[in-house]
Amino acid sequence: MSHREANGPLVPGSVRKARGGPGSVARLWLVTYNIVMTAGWLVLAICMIRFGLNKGSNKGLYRSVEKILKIFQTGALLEVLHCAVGIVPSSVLLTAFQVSSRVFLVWAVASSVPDIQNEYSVLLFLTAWTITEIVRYSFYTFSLLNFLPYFIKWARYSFFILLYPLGVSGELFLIYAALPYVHKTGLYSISLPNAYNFSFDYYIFLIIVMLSYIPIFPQLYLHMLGQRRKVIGGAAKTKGE
Ligand SMILES: CCCCCCCCCCCCC/C=C/C(=O)SCCNC(=O)CCNC(=O)[C@H](O)C(C)(C)COP(=O)(O)OP(=O)(O)OC[C@H]1O[C@@H](n2cnc3c(N)ncnc32)[C@H](O)[C@@H]1OP(=O)(O)O
Repeated sequence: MSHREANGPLVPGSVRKARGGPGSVARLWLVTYNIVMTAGWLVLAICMIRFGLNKGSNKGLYRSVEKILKIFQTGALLEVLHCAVGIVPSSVLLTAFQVSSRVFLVWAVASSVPDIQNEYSVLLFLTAWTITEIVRYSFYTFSLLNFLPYFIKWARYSFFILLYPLGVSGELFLIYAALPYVHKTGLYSISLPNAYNFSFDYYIFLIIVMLSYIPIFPQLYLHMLGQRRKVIGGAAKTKGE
């Protein structure tokens, strides 16, 4: 039995078909979506490599890939929708944490605080994200086309062991590096008095976001370890016997 067939229960009223994955319209949409996303992250990888070869430094890297990063990382919000409408069986909550934390990092931290764009942590999370996404979206594409090279499957469920902690470290270092600028400029903060009698401290908010990685990241990592066991580990071998 393939891991796709070994899926959980049907999502009621969804377009997901019993044991066979998504229905044909949803499958067509997902194939298109995953191909576009693979291509986007591949282009980003090529831009990063070319930048490194030409400049030999990470200074200016973020600015040079910012537009394409924003497009394809923001496009990942559709994944939350895919789970919510039931065309993929992933958890809406875990996917929402994963995607929203990265969209937040791109728009509200990296792109909003020019002072930190040349930090090495940018290179760290960009590299981790890019490798992950090329493998992940090509894994989904090949799976949907029922032609999945074993290496892609293995890479999907193995690379994260190292890339997840690396990516998360890069993200946390970057938010930490943004704190002095946010404190100094009052970026996105609202202070009293004002007509709405409402205040918001973005500096404190960033600290709360950093702290929220402590309970949430282990859950994502453990989930991926569980998926690895199911697909290429002990559980998959037992089912195949
Ligand atoms: C203001 C907001 C602040 C919020 C603050 C919150 C704090 C958050 C802390 C955590 C931050 C994390 C930041 C992230 C960093 C990085 O990414 S670093 C780089 C390394 N990253 C990774 O390796 C990512 C690994 N994580 C994931 O892949 C996802 O997040 C996931 C949700 C954990 C994935 O889980 P899941 O979807 O369940 O796994 P899969 O095995 O891939 O899929 C399950 C089934 O669903 C099918 N499917 C999923 N998506 C698609 C798709 N697009 N197309 C087709 N099919 C799809 C998949 O094929 C599986 O189906 P079956 O084979 O039938 O089981």
